[in-house]
Amino acid sequence: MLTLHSNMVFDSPSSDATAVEVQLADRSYTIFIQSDAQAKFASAAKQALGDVSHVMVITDEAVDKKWATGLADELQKIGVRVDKYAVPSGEPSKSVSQFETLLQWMLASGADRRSVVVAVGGGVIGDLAGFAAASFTRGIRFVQVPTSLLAMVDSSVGGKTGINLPTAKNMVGAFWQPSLVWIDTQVLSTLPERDFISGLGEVIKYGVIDDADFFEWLEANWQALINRENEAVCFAIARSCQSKANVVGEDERETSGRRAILNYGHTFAHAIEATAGYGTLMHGEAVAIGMQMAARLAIELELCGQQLLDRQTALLQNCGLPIVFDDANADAMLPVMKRDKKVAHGKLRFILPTKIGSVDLVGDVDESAVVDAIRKTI
Ligand SMILES: NC(=O)c1ccc[n+]([C@@H]2O[C@H](COP(=O)([O-])OP(=O)(O)OC[C@H]3O[C@@H](n4cnc5c(N)ncnc54)[C@H](O)[C@@H]3O)[C@@H](O)[C@H]2O)c1
Ligand SMILES: O=C(O)C(=O)C[C@@H](O)[C@H](O)[C@H](O)COP(=O)(O)O
Ligand SMILES: [Zn+2]
Repeated sequence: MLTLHSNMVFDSPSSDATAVEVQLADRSYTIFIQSDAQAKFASAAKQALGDVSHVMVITDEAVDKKWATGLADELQKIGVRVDKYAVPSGEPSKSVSQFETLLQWMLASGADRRSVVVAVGGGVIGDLAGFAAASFTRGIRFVQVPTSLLAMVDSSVGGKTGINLPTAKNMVGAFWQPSLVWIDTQVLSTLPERDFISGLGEVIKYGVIDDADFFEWLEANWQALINRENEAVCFAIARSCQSKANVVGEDERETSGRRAILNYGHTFAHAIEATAGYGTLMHGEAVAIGMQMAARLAIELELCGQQLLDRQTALLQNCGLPIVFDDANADAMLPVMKRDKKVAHGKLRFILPTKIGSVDLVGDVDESAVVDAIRKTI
């Protein structure tokens, strides 16, 4: 039996859509979650955006053929000029050089301040295209159409956009909120298995950091999720988006520390991604391993007990996520971790669990405990 919490009953434009609001004063927007809704996209976008002169659909090469071309055709039907650009698929496209190429293309396509970027793809496209939208003429509107599970539950929501530097993940970017997030779970039908599982890494993260009931639900329903049963998938997306929307609504720019909870496992994960080479591990896989390292560090610091790690390990494993990384190299990771955006006054800070559903931002952590946590996760 799948039930939404009473605080998760949504207003939605049609009976089969779930809507989650991201409440940010004049930057507020709606996340629509539904299935098989491509034909409704263009009018929903028009309603959310109002006056639009021109749409730039930005996608990657794999998603282009499967879904972006159809969406671009839908947009054309409502009488706007539509251009489309596809970057190579995968994490290496979140680069300075791809960013520049994209901006040059936007200029050449005749974009102006009433142009709108529509990002159709996974987290790589949302981050890259969102940052291009934030930068072009100092900011044009954009819409997120996430097509990977990870992008649906996390990267399309909250306005973090950006690109990587060779040894520093997401080091350059902007907070730039979308005008609309349009989730259609039908597109998951073509998402490769490894990419789907990777998204579950971020889903499990919400259970550990914020939502013990959801964690329990995941413990009972992981099989339905990995079988991609639509009802379970929609529930997990809605619950994840609701958690993220709540946190972002409280601390849009990660200034109070509240938003930093979404970074659970990420200090380790980003260092793994950069040292292993971008694209070697999927982001959600790196997050799974990073959460294992963070839980071990929390145990070492006596913030939580072994049972938390055991439950997290079992759920990650059941979902098919990695729980160790044989090539983790603490000596290579530490200098990268010191460039983490949570570093304050030169000191590393970690999001560490105290119990399922609750985490703290912890500073002044002994480096040897960090190295131990990495070495125990090999
Ligand atoms: N901005 C944020 O808040 C935030 C949050 C989490 C992650 N991220 C970023 O997101 C990125 C990871 O996102 P991702 O896992 O979606 O990676 P991705 O964008 O590279 O997508 C994964 C793969 O799936 C393919 N794909 C996507 N949708 C598909 C579909 N429907 N059918 C077939 N193939 C499809 C892509 O072509 C790609 O090869 C990382 O760069 C990470 O840093 C950002
Ligand atoms: O939205 C956030 O805030 C997050 O931390 C979500 C993370 O899952 C995501 O990977 C984010 O891009 C990491 O942000 P960063 O500031 O550590 O680069
Ligand atoms: Zn992440």
